[in-house]
Amino acid sequence: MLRPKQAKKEKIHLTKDSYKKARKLFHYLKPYRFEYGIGWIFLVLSTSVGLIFPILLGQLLGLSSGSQTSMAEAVKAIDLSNITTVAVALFVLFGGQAIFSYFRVVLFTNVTEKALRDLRYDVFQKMLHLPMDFFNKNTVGELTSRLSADITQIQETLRTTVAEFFRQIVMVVGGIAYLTFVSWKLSLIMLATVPVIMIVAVFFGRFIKRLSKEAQDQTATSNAIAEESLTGIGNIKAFTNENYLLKKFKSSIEKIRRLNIKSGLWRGLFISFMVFCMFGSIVFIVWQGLLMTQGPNPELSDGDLFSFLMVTLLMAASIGSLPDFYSGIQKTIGGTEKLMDIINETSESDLFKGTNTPEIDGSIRFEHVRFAYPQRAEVEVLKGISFTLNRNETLALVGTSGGGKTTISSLVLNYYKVNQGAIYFGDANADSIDIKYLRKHIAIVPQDVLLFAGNILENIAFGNPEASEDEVINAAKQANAFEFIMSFPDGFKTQVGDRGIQLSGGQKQRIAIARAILKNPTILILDEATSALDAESERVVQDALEKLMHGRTCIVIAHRLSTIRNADKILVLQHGQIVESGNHADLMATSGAYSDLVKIQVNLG
Ligand SMILES: Nc1ncnc2c1ncn2[C@@H]1O[C@H](COP(=O)(O)OP(=O)(O)OP(=O)(O)O)[C@@H](O)[C@H]1O
Repeated sequence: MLRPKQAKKEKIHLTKDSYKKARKLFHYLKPYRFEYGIGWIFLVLSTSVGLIFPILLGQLLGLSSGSQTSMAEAVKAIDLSNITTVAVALFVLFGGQAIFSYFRVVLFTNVTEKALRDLRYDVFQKMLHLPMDFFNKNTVGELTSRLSADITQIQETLRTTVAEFFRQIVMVVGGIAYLTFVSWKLSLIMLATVPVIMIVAVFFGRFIKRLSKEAQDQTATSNAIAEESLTGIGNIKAFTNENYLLKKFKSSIEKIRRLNIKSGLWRGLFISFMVFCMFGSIVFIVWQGLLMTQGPNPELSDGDLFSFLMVTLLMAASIGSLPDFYSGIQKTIGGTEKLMDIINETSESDLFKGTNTPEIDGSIRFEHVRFAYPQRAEVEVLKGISFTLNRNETLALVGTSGGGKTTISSLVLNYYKVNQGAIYFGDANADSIDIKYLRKHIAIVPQDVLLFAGNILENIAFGNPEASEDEVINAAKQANAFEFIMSFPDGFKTQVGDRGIQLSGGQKQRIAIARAILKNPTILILDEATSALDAESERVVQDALEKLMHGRTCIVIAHRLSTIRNADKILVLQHGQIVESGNHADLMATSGAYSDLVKIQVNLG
């Protein structure tokens, strides 16, 4: 039974190396350091104002000429001229705060976005230039998550978390310094209670969050049971499995109940704890503070007590927010490390060092090629493959599934290095040729044609982005694609792919053929589609292919043997070895593996 897809929890393990790699993030900030520096000045200014504000507000509330014991008395006794002065000072401060915050946010955002644009570009550029093997080891999902989730995490940190973290630290440190200055005695009382309670509250909160997460996961499991059951209701009825699934569902919802009740109990405890300890500690401080304001020689003025309480409250909030900011920064370090790992990977050009640009006339020679995919080095996939293909000849690769046909075409494209033996294009060893130059001479018509989001014109022009519109239209005509394209209301401007119309298998293949025609390659690799087209589509696709193949060296990975009767050479591959070779007539005459395959297909057909 399928389990609900749960987000893969990535545990962050930070090492010394992680921090070292994360420091490279500064490299991306460096070009914008001036702007960033000014942003920091505004941050320091707005943070200082943030600290002065509760002090002044406390003074405003506590302005008095005597030692009042109640707020009402204090308010009555407030010296109006002083109130105005302090209030004006507060307004000026707020004005300053508003301006500083505005510039800080704008500057930080500007710098972050510029740095992230550079980082995104570098990562994507690197990804595009990594060897094929990298993509065997890393899934597309993981890689796109690097570009999305990790970058978003860094964005959040650079734009907000760093500033907030700094502000809260200053609030805590500055607050403690101020409080000690006002009254060290009251500070000691405060420090013994508030921070401890805040930290306990944070961890308590996390524990409760974890409990609710477990309940959520369990809910997802039970939903999956219900969903699967309803989707496959026919099967369930046929197997009379209603009770079996009901039992499963019951045990799952029972678990949800238990987990939610457990989390409810802890939540109740948490709330009682917060009410009692938080408010209790505030009452305790107020009580102790008020005692200090009593008597003929009070240790503390009312204004100072108010300021003290204000700063304490803000500081408590700051302490409470620190762990989250800290874990945000840790996640960012982890994310940056992963991005830097990609940037530090070896590029294809570092792996394939060839720089020669010899004439590629279409002749290809494999000499005793042995090959194993790098991540499964112990399994040899090609075991000594040799063949010669002359210019403009067609080679068909046939054989059992997993025999090595696709692997041979990948080696022609120089996706991987061979382990032993060599591949020659003309007289040049593939290793010595510049891979980009080589690939410019090769086109592939794959089994699964990839259409990019965009219109048909752009999709065909993918074969040669520099081609003119007329050339694209011409290619479409040669690929027998013109008519069906023009039957769409928007013609060549019709949007295709995920966000556009869906093309049929045969139409997609003709787009791929048009692409290849536009590229005008010397060598063509044709990976025949396994799924059969209807007779009419088959005919137009085949006709387009024949036009495309004419006058080029072709390697056809053949699934339907009827299409390769005219090939100059046929290699029959089994378990990475050539078991037969020759043309159709030769191979049929020998009554070997090839003729067996043909017979099977004829019978199946
Ligand atoms: N990226 C890869 N990493 C590791 N092993 C691979 C990889 N691609 C293919 N193989 C293995 O190499 C062997 C040959 O595969 P290949 O795709 O070349 O066969 P094929 O003849 O094209 O098969 P099919 O007709 O099913 O497409 C298989 O055993 C396969 O499991």
